[in-house]
Amino acid sequence: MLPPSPKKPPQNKLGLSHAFLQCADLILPWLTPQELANVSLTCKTLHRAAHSITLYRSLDASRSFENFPIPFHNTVDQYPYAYFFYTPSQIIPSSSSSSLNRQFWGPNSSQTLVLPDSGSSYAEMGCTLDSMDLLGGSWVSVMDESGCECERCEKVSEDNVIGCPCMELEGDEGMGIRSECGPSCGCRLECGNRLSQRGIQVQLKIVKDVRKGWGLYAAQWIQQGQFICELLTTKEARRRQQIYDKLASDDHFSSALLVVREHLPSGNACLRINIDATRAGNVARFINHSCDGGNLSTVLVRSSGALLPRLCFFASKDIKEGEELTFSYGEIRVQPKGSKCFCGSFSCLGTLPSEHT
Ligand SMILES: C[S@@+](CC[C@H](N)C(=O)[O-])C[C@H]1O[C@@H](n2cnc3c(N)ncnc32)[C@H](O)[C@@H]1O
Repeated sequence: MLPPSPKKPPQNKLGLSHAFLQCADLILPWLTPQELANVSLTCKTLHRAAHSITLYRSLDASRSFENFPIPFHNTVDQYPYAYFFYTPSQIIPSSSSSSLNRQFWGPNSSQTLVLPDSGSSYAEMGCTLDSMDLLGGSWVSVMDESGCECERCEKVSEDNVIGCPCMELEGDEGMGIRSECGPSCGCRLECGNRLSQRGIQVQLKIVKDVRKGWGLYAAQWIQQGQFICELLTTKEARRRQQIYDKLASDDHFSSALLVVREHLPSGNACLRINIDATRAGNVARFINHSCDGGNLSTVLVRSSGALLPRLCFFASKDIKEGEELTFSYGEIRVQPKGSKCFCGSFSCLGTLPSEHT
């Protein structure tokens, strides 16, 4: 009698396709739109999986990093979302980091993707703040462990906001800088003086316009003074510009680093504000320019214990649901070769401000 043959791994179609989907689960969320498109041409199963990832991405630009999903709406062309490296809060690269790596962009493990037409489903790896660590551990958060020395924040204002003694201290307002409490503040994140550190608190959406490209819109009524989002610092933008200058020799690469200058009341100095829309950022990268100043104001916020100040957007007036969020990129000196402005405001000068205007 022959000895029993060793157990074979399951060879049926169902088992193979399950393993196949598990592999797709792990790999597809890391792919760029172009790579996803290539993969989707290979077979029906991968076509459905890639389509599902594309749908998922168009539903939340923030990759689940923010408090609310920030969906894309595009009726203009065939690109359902903008692909970029999402940073939920300001990060600075350590000296060892020289480039931005891939970022996971798919559903997290608690969500299950239903593959269109197939009826089958699959769950994926989580997209959490740990994604930052997966980039090789070369990114550091701007906040350090020290902070203000408040022990307790128990002052409650008329509108029930928990106050902090720090709010009564004089900030650097004269310098155009607002001071906020830091991580060691006794009233933690609920502190009334940490408005810009709780992430985005208003519902937003990103809508494509045929002439201006993507733009950031209010998806709810926003009260004047509410925090919207934050930008990058000059140091980080300059470092990136150097990388982009090197890459510019490649015909297929174009950067979108925007520098905004804000003149301080003294008239002797100006603040330089940067939006790097090229590869990384948060939703601030979608804010378009308006010659009339728009409905957002920029404020440099210094949090106690933070290494660098952060550039934050606040609503400069009440904003209706569905209104585009805009601000002025800076002073415009009309140049014949300047990019055309399509802000549509009565005071439009026809040209976008730029580093050279
Ligand atoms: C910070 S990005 C804003 C998001 C951009 N629209 C996109 O699709 O990614 C700045 C770029 O948006 C475009 N833009 C912003 N405001 C504009 C305006 N008022 N008119 C025309 N283009 C504008 C310009 O191409 C500019 O370089």
